[in-house]
Amino acid sequence: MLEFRQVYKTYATPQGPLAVLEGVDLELRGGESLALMGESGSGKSTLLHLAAGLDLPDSGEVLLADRSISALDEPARARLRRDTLGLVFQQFHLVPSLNVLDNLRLQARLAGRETPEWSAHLMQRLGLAGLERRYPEQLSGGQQQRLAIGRALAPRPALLLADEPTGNLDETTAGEVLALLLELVREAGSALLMVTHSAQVAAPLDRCLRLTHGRLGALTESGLTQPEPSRR
Ligand SMILES: Nc1ncnc2c1ncn2[C@@H]1O[C@H](COP(=O)(O)OP(=O)(O)OP(=O)(O)O)[C@@H](O)[C@H]1O
Repeated sequence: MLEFRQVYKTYATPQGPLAVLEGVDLELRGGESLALMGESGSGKSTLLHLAAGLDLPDSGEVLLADRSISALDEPARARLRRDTLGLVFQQFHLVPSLNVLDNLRLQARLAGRETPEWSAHLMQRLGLAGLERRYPEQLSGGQQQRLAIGRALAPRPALLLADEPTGNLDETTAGEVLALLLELVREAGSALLMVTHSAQVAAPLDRCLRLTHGRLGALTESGLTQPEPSRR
């Protein structure tokens, strides 16, 4: 579903080159869920951007749905994103001029994969039924994030990428939204790669990896990381 093979990424900064990813290997299979943890600035968002084909590695390979993103031009990467991915960020990025229902349907329509029954089910499960004609600004933060999750899952993407999806919400709301997200990801049959700072948020996912010094390692009970054992 998603594979990183010896991925390196360095940014040019006024202070000189900043090596962020230094040989990242990762394999995420269909339907699997993975939490990505790491200190602030360790490169989690960079990794997620590469996974989405929003940026390209300096060397190494990122394969999304068995296709190397570096081998595609930007329009082809955009099509691959549309056909494969759902994205949920800390900021909700809803379309202010579209009502709730049209926001929810947006991705699925663009991907040509709208299923009215699944959309209605999502509206119901996300507690948005009855709010179809409201606009995003007329929703609470928790409702807006639930809508953003519904929009990402409406096309039943093969992979959902989520960057701190509950980071903007209070603790109770965050817990509820996370539980819903995990249930609906399972129902949609999507794989999940989720960046989080919280071990509690990471706990229910299948695996948790930590990004340290540009490399990915498995989390041990001592909180230290060790290289992930080969899965082949
Ligand atoms: N476009 C860019 N140009 C230069 N430096 C960048 C760029 N994007 C990110 N960085 C730097 O790369 C490092 C990794 O950033 P990244 O956003 O991936 O970290 P993160 O682990 O997601 O951090 P956080 O948890 O704070 O969101 C940081 O030091 C950041 O300042």
